[in-house]
Amino acid sequence: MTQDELKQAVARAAIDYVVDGEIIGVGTGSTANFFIDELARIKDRIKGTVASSEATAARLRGHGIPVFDLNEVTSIAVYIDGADEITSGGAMIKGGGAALTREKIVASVSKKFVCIADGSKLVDVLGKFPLPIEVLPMARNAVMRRMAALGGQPKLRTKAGSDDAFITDNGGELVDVAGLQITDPAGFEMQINQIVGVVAVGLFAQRGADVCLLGTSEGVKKLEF
Ligand SMILES: O=C[C@H](O)[C@H](O)[C@H](O)COP(=O)(O)O
Repeated sequence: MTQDELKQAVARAAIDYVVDGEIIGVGTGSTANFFIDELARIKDRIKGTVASSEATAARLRGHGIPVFDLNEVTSIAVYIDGADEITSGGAMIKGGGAALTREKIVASVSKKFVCIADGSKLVDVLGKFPLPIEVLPMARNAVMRRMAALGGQPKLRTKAGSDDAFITDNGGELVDVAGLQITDPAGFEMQINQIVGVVAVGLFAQRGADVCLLGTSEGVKKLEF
């Protein structure tokens, strides 16, 4: 099976976690996009969605699925999203698609987090995938120095084909930190959250996944945490 077929399989399996009549939190990225396309088939069963990015909101609306602002919503039944890396304990690196801050906010108010990922995302130790950190632009270099002091190799994310900084949906910039071996994800998440100028770090450990649907050539495997 191709990686896209594995992503499609987990996106389809995630439909079982959609709660009828409720608001569903929807993530960002290629796997989440497959999920949005599956959700479109059963859109009449849900009240609506909260999106974790402008791109996701546009795709949902394109399918005629209602999108609510988080401030209009008091409760989200389930949040469904991909990951760049996930451990067997449910801690994740996210943000390869630049949506980490809104993803973290939506996940934080959701009753359940279902991660959908192809099998290549399962790792023993987080950090091979460079850790994304959203920063306020004026703090970019200060945060990069702090991350270098913590043993990482930070790099400003730039727009494709340009040296200009990539700008997030929130007006922030992204620092991607390579060379880390994150053996204590929750502790490291707290440590980075303390750095002034950091908006959010793409470590999802304090609020990790509750369930991971992992696409493998032997079928969709369910991990519960
Ligand atoms: O910001 C993006 C998200 O955290 C994505 O969930 C993550 O990058 C995985 O994306 P994909 O499903 O495209 O591999």
